[in-house]
This record gives sequence, structure tokens and C-alpha cells, in this order.
Amino acid sequence: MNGDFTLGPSPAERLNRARADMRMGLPVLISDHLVAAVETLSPERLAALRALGPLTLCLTARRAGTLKARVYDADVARIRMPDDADLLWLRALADPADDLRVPMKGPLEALRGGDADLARAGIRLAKSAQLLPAALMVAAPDPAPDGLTRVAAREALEAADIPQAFTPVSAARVPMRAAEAGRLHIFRPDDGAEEHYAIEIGQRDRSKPVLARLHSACFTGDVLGSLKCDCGPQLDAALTLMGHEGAGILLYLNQEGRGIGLANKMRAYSLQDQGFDTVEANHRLGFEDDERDFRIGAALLRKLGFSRVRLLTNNPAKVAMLEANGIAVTERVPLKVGMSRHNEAYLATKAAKSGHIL
Ligand SMILES: Nc1nc2c(ncn2[C@@H]2O[C@H](COP(=O)(O)OP(=O)(O)OP(=O)(O)O)[C@@H](O)[C@H]2O)c(=O)[nH]1
Ligand SMILES: [Zn+2]
Repeated sequence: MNGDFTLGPSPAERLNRARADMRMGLPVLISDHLVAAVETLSPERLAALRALGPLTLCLTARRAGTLKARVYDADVARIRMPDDADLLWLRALADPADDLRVPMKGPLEALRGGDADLARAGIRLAKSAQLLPAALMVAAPDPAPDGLTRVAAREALEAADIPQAFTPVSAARVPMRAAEAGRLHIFRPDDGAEEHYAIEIGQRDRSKPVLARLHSACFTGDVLGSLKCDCGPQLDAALTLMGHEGAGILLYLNQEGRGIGLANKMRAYSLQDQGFDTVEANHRLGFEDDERDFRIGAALLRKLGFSRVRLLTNNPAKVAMLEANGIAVTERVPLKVGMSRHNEAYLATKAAKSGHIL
């Protein structure tokens, strides 16, 4: 820990506070601007922000593309909020739920020039709070209001580039149907974000690469047995294979919905019911196809003392990511289970658009 922050919050801790504030609907101070997430903004707070000056709505270029708004800053768009626009206007721009029913949301006046990093940082924070990636921004008065969390735009943007450090918190034996010799380890990131789990099976044999799986949380597939994806059967099959082999390591990464969170994943599912595929649905919401931080898996494997793995996956991006982060993947072991008529199109889209091997 940096000595300057022995008692007060470090930049990483302030960022985590800012995420929590955004989820509550509180604006945060990013450099010299007040920024609030559209999804959680109340009418009262909107009125208070409006009293401070002209308001700017920050969206991702993905969302702006669907709305046919001009994008002057590559990945983000800044849109002037008209004086007569209300919370419903903001929400309709942030949330694609009613796009098909109300296709024309304009005219939208896109802003150019000035510092786009503020908008970028606001969106980054909203995403990391697993909210819709849309933020409302206004220049802060001087002096800035008391009690708000303050972060620098640069800190919010650079946070994504800093690999997280994890502390092992606790571990215990958990005998499972698939393998009686199971042990569950809990890891907590030092910046207070989501915990991740490792399920270790059997006795380690360090002479050969371990059978490993990086599993991303899927409440619908893992717990409910949803037929829309193949996650549940993949989880069961991975543990069963490790049980048969007598050894293995399964990381259960809390990156629900490829990192967009369960609420946004259900928004994506609604869009899929309107006819969009899994990738298009993410884009219409303003996300990339995959928002997961793949470095976490490598960091946890290293922490557990594994440096060579035989990776159970159909996703070559996972292999490349582990290799790039210092874990040798000696073999890719395909994991093709759980296909059904409900997920046929989903799996075909992942093969066509996300590089998965069918
Ligand atoms: N955003 C979004 N996430 C989804 C959808 N369906 C499943 N997921 C999430 O996708 C993640 C699983 O990712 P997959 O792409 O199936 O698998 P992978 O982990 O990349 O690759 P494999 O190792 O081959 O399974 C989980 O976090 C699921 O919650 C969807 O339609 N939209
Ligand atoms: Zn799933």
C-alpha cells in the first residue's frame, strides 16, 4: 500500500467507491465534472444536475451506432441533452428495450472537441458497476459539492490496464458428485471488486500439465439449467472429467454475462427475443461482445502455483490470453456438450462471430 494513503482511500479504493455511488444513483466527481449513471439517476438528482449547467449524455460508439448518432471520438459519443428533454428521453437513449417500437429518437446533436476522456471514464465506471453504459455529465461548480467521491479521469481509464492482485481468503474441502476430493478456494481482489473461486480436484502431480477450465459465471445455465447456452453441461462435464482424471483445477470467475452482469444479460436476452443474435444484442446495449478481463484467470492460476495447463475450452481467445499472461497451454481440450435446439443459433453465432470452434 502506498504510504500516502495509509488512512485515506487509495485511487483503486476511490474507484471502487465511485462504482458503488453510481449504483446508488449518486453522481461522482470525475476530474472537474459531475458524472452520474443514467440507469440509476432519479428525477430529483437530474433536476439538481440540470441547475448546474448544460448537460451532456455520454454513450459508447456501439450504442450511438444503433441510434444513428454521430461519433467524433472513436469509442464514445457525447450528445447534448436538450433543455426540454426529461429522464424518459435519457433512459430511451441508454436502454435499447424500446428501440424497435420507437425507432426515431432524434434529432441528436453530437458534440465534438474538448476532452472525451471524461466521457470515456464515466462510461468505464458505469460498465464496471454493471449498469447500462450511459452517463450524464455536467461541469462541477467551484467549489465542488462536499461528500462526493472524487476520481481523476486518468485513474478511471488506467484502472483497466492494471492487473488486479488477489488475496486467498479461505479454502475448505468440498466433496462433490463429480469428485469427492474437491477443495474450494476463495480469492478476493485487492481493490474490493468481485470475488472469484477456484475448485481444485484431487492430488497435484507437478510433473505434468494440469487439466484446467476457466468457467465464467452463468446463473441461468449453471443454476437454472437454462437451455439457451451450454454453460451448465460444460460445468458438469469439466468437473466430471477432472474427477475421472483424479486431478484438475476449475476457476469459477464471477464475470456473469461475459462481464456485463446478470441484469444486462437479461436485457440482452430480451433483445434476442426480438430477433437479434447474442453479439448484436450486446452491441445494441452499448457493450462489446465480450467485456471479460481474461487476465484474472492467469493471475489466479499463477497464485495457485499452476504454470502449465491442458485447457478445456472451445474458445481460442482463452488459450491466447493465458499464453500471453505467462501460463503455458500445452493442449486445448474441446468441451462440446449440452447442444440443444434452443442454443443451436447461439453456438453458431459464437462460431461465426467470436471465433469459437464448433
Ligand atoms: N452477454 C451475454 N452473455 C452470455 C450470453 N449467453 C451466455 N452468456 C455468458 O457467456 C459466458 C460463457 O461464455 P462462453 O462464450 O459460453 O464460453 P467461453 O467461456 O468464452 O468459451 P468456452 O471455454 O468454449 O466455453 C458466461 O458468463 C455466460 O453468462 C448472452 O447471450 N449474452
Ligand atoms: Zn450460459
